Amino acid sequence: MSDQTLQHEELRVTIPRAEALATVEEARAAIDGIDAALAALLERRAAVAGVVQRLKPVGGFAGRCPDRERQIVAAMAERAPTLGPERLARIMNAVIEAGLEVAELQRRNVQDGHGRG
Ligand SMILES: C=C(O[C@@H]1C=C(C(=O)O)C=C[C@H]1O)C(=O)O
Repeated sequence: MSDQTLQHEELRVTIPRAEALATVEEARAAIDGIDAALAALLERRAAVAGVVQRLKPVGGFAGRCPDRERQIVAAMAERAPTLGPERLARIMNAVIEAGLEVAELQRRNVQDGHGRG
């Protein structure tokens, strides 16, 4: 197995087109599948954002970077034009703040000596 394969995971997800769904049950099943993928992505995103917090000179809420956050939203708006930048900004603000909270909690736990074997 290559290093690339060992150090990366692939997420494959089937996303039915909305037009293909005819019943509430079908649509809810599709939502459940999409949410399962979203949860996995959000969990991994928080972990990766936590790496940035540890590497930046000032991490956590104190090191928040509005320019970078605007870039993220602008890039996402190109892929999600129906949601648009204003709604995506609200969604991503919640996602980013959740990640920062987790990173701060983990930093405090490390400082307090929790989580050491
Ligand atoms: C991850 C970073 O730190 C913060 C969190 C961000 C994120 O979760 O994407 C983006 C910008 C910063 O406010 C970063 O600076 O890149």
